[in-house]
Amino acid sequence: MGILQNGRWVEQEVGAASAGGEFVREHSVFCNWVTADGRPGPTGEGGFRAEAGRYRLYVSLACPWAHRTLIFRRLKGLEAMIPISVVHWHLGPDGWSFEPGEGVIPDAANGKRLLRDIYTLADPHCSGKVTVPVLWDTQRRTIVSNESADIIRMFNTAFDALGAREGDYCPAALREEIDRFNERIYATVNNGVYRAGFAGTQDAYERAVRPLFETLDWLEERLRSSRYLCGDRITEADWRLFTTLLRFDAVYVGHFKCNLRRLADYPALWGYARELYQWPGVRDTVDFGHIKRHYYGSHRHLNPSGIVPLGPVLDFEAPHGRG
Ligand SMILES: N[C@@H](CCC(=O)N[C@@H](CS)C(=O)NCC(=O)O)C(=O)O
Repeated sequence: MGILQNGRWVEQEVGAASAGGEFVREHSVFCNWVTADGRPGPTGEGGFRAEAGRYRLYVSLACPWAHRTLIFRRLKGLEAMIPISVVHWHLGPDGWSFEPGEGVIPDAANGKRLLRDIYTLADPHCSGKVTVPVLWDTQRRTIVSNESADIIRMFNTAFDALGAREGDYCPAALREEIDRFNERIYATVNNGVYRAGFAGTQDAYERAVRPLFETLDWLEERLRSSRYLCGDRITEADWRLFTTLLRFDAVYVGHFKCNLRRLADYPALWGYARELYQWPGVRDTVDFGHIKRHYYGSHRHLNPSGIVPLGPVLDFEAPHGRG
């Protein structure tokens, strides 16, 4: 993989740790919002009104950040309004591509071979990482946003007047509580597994793994007495946690060395993860083939042979026993 510098592609190792052995995630570059009436959102500029068929979502089925956006697209019934492209699972020297492969959906909007071509189409002098997800505006021919946290909030409400499915996963009354969960879960779980996996020193690794499991222990406690994170109503905070839990035993325990405990060792968290997996429509957004082949095959500094383990055997369809 690599990075764009003033529109030029510079190769770089995947997950390269910066000074001190610590993996530091970069900020997203495009930060506009699709809104119901086209007025500006919390960041960026206006002019991105919600319209059926106007936007295209680029995702990787492997990526937990992109996965959130796919789940929200599905929960809100936006499939017909917002078509998708799916990149190949392998993140190689050219970054994400649309090389043919099982489950890959080519770039029908721009006919590009590489995701970075979409970034330079939006901004020929673009600098930064070329990440998924990307929300593309076919009208203005630019990227609205490449920040999953923002994209799911757009999907949550912006298309409601156009016939999106009912459901508010971030109600105003719970916003503060959701944000508090998100903050801790982002730092120690969603990004914590990457900080562990891409750590360049023993110390950086331990500084990621300990808080990760402290948070999982805390969540286990919470979910023993509460159906969802914020009580009896499922919210954005649950869906943001889910995409990391889903990948935990299949990838993060082995490949990223997050192995103090498995998800399967946490009865409440494991039942909760199965419940969310079995939520109407959600299992259709899950592709363990892409997930396992991406991580084990793309991070050759962590797994030089590229061999993808056959296990563990996981049954997300087993009754969850919650409720
Ligand atoms: N802040 C971004 C992060 C997205 C992200 O890091 N995606 C990874 C895949 S899991 C990616 O595309 N990485 C490519 C790269 O680092 O070059 C978001 O949540 O949308």
